[in-house]
Amino acid sequence: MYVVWVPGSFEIGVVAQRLGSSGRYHAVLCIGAVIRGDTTHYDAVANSAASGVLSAGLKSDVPCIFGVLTCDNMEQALNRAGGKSGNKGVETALTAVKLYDEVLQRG
Ligand SMILES: Nc1c(NC[C@H](O)[C@H](O)[C@H](O)CO)[nH]c(=O)[nH]c1=O
Ligand SMILES: CC(=O)[C@@H](O)COP(=O)(O)O
Repeated sequence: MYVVWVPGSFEIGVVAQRLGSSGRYHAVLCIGAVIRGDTTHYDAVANSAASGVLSAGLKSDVPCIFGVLTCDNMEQALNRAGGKSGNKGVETALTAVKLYDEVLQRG
């Protein structure tokens, strides 16, 4: 597994598309957390992250899995990052494996 860090969730899509298009990976796991602040900036970042990841998958033809948490506060995010609401990062990895095994490998 190859790990690439980006400055924020807004930048995930462009990097995911680059990685997917490289032909070196079976899937790109897009993991992040967008936490609501005081302004509407949250909505822009969360929506852009989602559409960026979708677009990266469609353009690169490599599964780009949406593992970006969109939360009202840190507590919600921590609960979903291995806390009492599970681990969405692990779910993202399992989704990639499932997609590859059950759909893509069979053509
Ligand atoms: N507020 C959060 C951000 N903000 C940063 C943006 O994603 C982006 O890097 C910046 O606007 C420059 O384009 N990023 C997160 O991942 N999570 C947040 O809660
Ligand atoms: C600029 C950001 O990424 C984010 O922290 C915005 O927070 P706020 O809505 O409180 O300005």
